[in-house]
Amino acid sequence: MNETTRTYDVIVIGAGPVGENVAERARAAGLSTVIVERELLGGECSFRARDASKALLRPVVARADARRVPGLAQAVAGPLDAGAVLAHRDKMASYRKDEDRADRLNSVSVDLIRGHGRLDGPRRVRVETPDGGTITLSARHAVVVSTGTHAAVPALPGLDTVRAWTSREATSADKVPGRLAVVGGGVVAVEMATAWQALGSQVTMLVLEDGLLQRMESFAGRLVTDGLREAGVDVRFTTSVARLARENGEVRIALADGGHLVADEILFATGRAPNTWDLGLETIGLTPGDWLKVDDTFRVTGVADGWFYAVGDVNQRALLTHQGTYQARIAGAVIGARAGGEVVDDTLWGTHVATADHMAVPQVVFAHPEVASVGMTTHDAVGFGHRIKVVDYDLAHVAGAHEYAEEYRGQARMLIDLDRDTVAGVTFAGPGVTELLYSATVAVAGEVPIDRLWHAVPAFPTIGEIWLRLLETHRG
Ligand SMILES: Cc1cc2nc3c(=O)[nH]c(=O)nc-3n(C[C@H](O)[C@H](O)[C@H](O)COP(=O)(O)OP(=O)(O)OC[C@H]3O[C@@H](n4cnc5c(N)ncnc54)[C@H](O)[C@@H]3O)c2cc1C
Ligand SMILES: NC(=O)c1ccc[n+]([C@@H]2O[C@H](COP(=O)([O-])OP(=O)(O)OC[C@H]3O[C@@H](n4cnc5c(N)ncnc54)[C@H](O)[C@@H]3O)[C@@H](O)[C@H]2O)c1
Repeated sequence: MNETTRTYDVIVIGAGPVGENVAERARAAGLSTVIVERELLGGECSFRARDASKALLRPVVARADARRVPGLAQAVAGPLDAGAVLAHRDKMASYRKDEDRADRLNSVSVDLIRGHGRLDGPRRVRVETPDGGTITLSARHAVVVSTGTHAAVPALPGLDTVRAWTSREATSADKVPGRLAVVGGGVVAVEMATAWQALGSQVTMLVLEDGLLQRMESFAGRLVTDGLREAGVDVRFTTSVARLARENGEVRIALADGGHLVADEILFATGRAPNTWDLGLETIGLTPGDWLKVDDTFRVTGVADGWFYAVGDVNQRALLTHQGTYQARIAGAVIGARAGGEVVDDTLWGTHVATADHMAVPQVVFAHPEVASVGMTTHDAVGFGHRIKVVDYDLAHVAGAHEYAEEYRGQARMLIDLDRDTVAGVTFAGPGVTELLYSATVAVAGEVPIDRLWHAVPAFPTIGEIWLRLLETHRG
């Protein structure tokens, strides 16, 4: 067994989109940087999560939209070409290849070590390489963990017999199951139910709660439920799985209420757990398996001397690629500033703090209808005790929506912070709303005064005219 030791300014463990970004930013700040990856550069996101799922969903959503356009509907009345969609998915998810990403890291002089990284006391990381070797790394300034998450599946009797799908199989399967049971009512469950039903499966959703997308405004879940049911999905609420078994190739699902369901595959979309079990956290006084809690500059709390950072999904702030890469930009800059002895700007919305994580996290659910939200929901506002005014508007009454599709259904909600006279949160649910989200994000993150928003004129006839309608409703 060969063993070598190398010293860098910054060591990054995990080369998903977030790790890649933080490594590039640290390098751009003039720090020698190495990144450690045990699977593929690009992480879960690029191969088995965002890119693959969005490639499956794009044809589904486009067809559903087209079916509401007179003159076009007839042309898209038939089924999707599932084989072509899966092939498109493979192409978009650059299936199981990451050479381009390795070249990119090389081009910006970030060193790459392939293997499993583990902490080995403060500022040290040991990497087990695929050839059985060990490389010991030592960091002058920072170790950054960006190891992401894996699917959390409940330990149910019989689980080990059924070869259950998680998000990985749901985004990479190359055959369409005849019957697919989906457990969960969050974003993964909704998006994958949308995709596989359209690809030809009969999907049944088994949802613990009494609605979908419980972290969003409740109208979003209701509209998405209607959309799924119209597409043929059997959506069942307040239902849970008690036992599982695979018999004669079929998955037999015993429900807690005594009912039964038979499916060809079962997908657990029941949340995520951090990739921290086998990370050597115990060597620095932390608990393996825990989420890594951080301050607003991404230093992990409870670790002395401020050398240990966590960015992306693993810190549980917002399990979204764009928010993780935002964190990475900030973490790279703050590590650079600290290493260079510069002043750290950690005031609200300062260069070195991720204020948007608290106030303006944008998220899109790619279903039919789509949901796009940023900032607070009504539920958050009540919880935080803010003085908020809720302004609702029926998107179907907006001229642009009327043009977009026949029998358009959708809703928008704007929350106004009455103390500051700014927008605290926005949710849109309806076909074609995703591209409105950046305008809402600018309004929330920019804390644009309502009086000034009044001068931001939406083009006619676009769905963006919803802004004017919301403001008019607010002003009475
Ligand atoms: C089905 C699905 C769809 C999604 N769709 C969207 C979407 O549309 N939009 C969106 O914004 N977000 C989406 N997400 C969330 C998004 O995928 C994550 O937010 C994103 O992947 C987080 O990036 P990350 O770099 O933190 O972690 P990851 O992408 O999980 O990358 C972590 C990397 O670390 C590596 N690693 C772990 N442990 C070690 C170790 N000890 N040593 C070396 N390497 C290690 C892993 O191999 C992996 O490559 C989706 C998630 C799922 C599951
Ligand atoms: N379009 C996007 O931006 C997108 C798409 C997919 C995933 N994501 C990210 O991935 C993260 C994970 O998504 P997710 O849908 O897996 O998690 P989630 O936390 O959003 O939803 C989990 C669902 O599983 C249910 N559940 C949990 N334990 C259960 C159990 N034992 N039995 C039955 N049901 C159970 C919950 O009640 C909930 O309905 C999200 O936080 C999201 O940020 C984003």
